[in-house]
Amino acid sequence: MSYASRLAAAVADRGRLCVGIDPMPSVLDAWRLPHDVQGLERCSRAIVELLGDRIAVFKPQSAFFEAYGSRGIAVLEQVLTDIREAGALSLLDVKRGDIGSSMAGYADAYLGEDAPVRADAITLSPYLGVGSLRPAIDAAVAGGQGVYVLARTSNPDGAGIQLAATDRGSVAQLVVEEARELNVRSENAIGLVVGATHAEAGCRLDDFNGSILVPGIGAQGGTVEGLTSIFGAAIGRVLPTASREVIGHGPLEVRNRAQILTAEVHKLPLSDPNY
Ligand SMILES: O=C(O)c1cc(=O)[nH]c(=O)n1[C@@H]1O[C@H](COP(=O)(O)O)[C@@H](O)[C@H]1O
Repeated sequence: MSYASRLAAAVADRGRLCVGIDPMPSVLDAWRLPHDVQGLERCSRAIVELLGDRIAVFKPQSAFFEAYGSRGIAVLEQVLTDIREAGALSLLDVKRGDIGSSMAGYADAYLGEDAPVRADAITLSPYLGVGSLRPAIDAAVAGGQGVYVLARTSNPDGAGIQLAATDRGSVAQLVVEEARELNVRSENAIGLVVGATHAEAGCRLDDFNGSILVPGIGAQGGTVEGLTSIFGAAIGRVLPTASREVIGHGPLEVRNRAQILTAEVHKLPLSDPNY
């Protein structure tokens, strides 16, 4: 089954919210856990335990696992297994991007059938050219997995590059166009990342044909309510994601915060039934 179909089924069943697993030091503090591998493991596995039956997509942030070396990666492997066993989808936030041969290596690492750190989808950076991501896109299509390509990121520093003008529109717009064209032959396995923190998306998304991951809600100032005006006709394709807003207030708050956000997302005019 294609990633687009798997995502559609998951959100139809559980709602359209992606919860980020970012076990950073401030989150471990809120959970009263030590800044070590045991703290990392208890926090990240508990998030899946608390929400695994009700959230469609979990997005572990690789950085916070890599920080602990091979033992941190072992925890990430376990968390990805937990997510799979809970019946949810995993979107590993690794933001990779390299020349073709190295990209093929990353594709094997995160999307390969026998990869220990295998995820249902990964985030990719397109600044070596959207075409350079091809090995990961091909691997994703073959495995029923997806990729999310950075188009207009949520951070203020992104504007300088992403909104730079070219003769075909902004750089972000070029990423959108190339992803859309590649999607036609790729079962819509290619998604985009567009932040919730700007007054406008910074690129036209009306005829984009994949999923749109939307970070920046909560801790970075974006709101679910604000998505309608940012995304316009593309609202049916958004997959809002939040991490600290859900997991940053300790374990007792996790279910409650996730429920509030899920209910808010449910109120969006989600016309497109595909995502
Ligand atoms: O690819 C991402 O997920 C991402 C893209 C982006 O433009 N902005 C952004 O914040 N993210 C990630 O989304 C998460 C945001 O976490 P919170 O701000 O706590 O919800 C972090 O893991 C970021 O790395």
